[in-house]
Amino acid sequence: MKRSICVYCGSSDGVDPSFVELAYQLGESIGSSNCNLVFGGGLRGLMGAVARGTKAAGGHVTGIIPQFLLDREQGDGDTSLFDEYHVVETMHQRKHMLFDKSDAFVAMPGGLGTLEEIVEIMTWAQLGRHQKPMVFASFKDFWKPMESLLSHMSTAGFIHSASRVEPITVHRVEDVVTAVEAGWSGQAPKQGTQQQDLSDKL
Ligand SMILES: Nc1ncnc2c1ncn2[C@@H]1O[C@H](COP(=O)(O)O)[C@@H](O)[C@H]1O
Repeated sequence: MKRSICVYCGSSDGVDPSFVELAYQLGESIGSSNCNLVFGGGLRGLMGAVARGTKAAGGHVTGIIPQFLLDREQGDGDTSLFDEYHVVETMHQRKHMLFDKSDAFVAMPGGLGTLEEIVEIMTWAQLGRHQKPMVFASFKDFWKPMESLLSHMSTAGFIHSASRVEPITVHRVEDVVTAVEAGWSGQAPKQGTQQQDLSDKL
């Protein structure tokens, strides 16, 4: 059975157009790999670009979006690119479904929503609730401040179970899927393949 990669990324384009292109390329790379894409179902910004890239490369796209965000994040975008599509009630349902349907998490450049989503996944790892690979796609060093912050918190002794919270950072789009697969095969430190349904545990 194919495994699924959840991509968190901006619902906006950002000011640097290369991020939209990189998002599309990441989608292509997922679509042409042996993996499915799971994402937040928005069709604007980098989110839409990842989904279109995955679909263009023949991949399987699952979108999960709360009803109240349909207008804001999909607009009149083409929902026919979804192979699997869920409209849920709340953000919490979306986040849990994204988690349950995914075997790894990738954070591309994005804003507060992206940040919140990947940090929550890291906190769940810290609490031992999953061992799914977590990858920062730090294109153009986008996530460098995050690396510094994590390092600062760790040095200050505030990251407990640090060994569980070791996201993999890559800088090139062609390295993202490879890093995820390395995590699955145990080649990346402290990453594994165990899956858990967290719905009743958090
Ligand atoms: N608090 C949030 N929790 C989870 N997801 C969120 C939250 N706020 C926004 N989001 C979603 O994240 C993506 C990307 O948002 P950006 O702010 O553009 O990075 C988007 O689908 C938001 O609905």
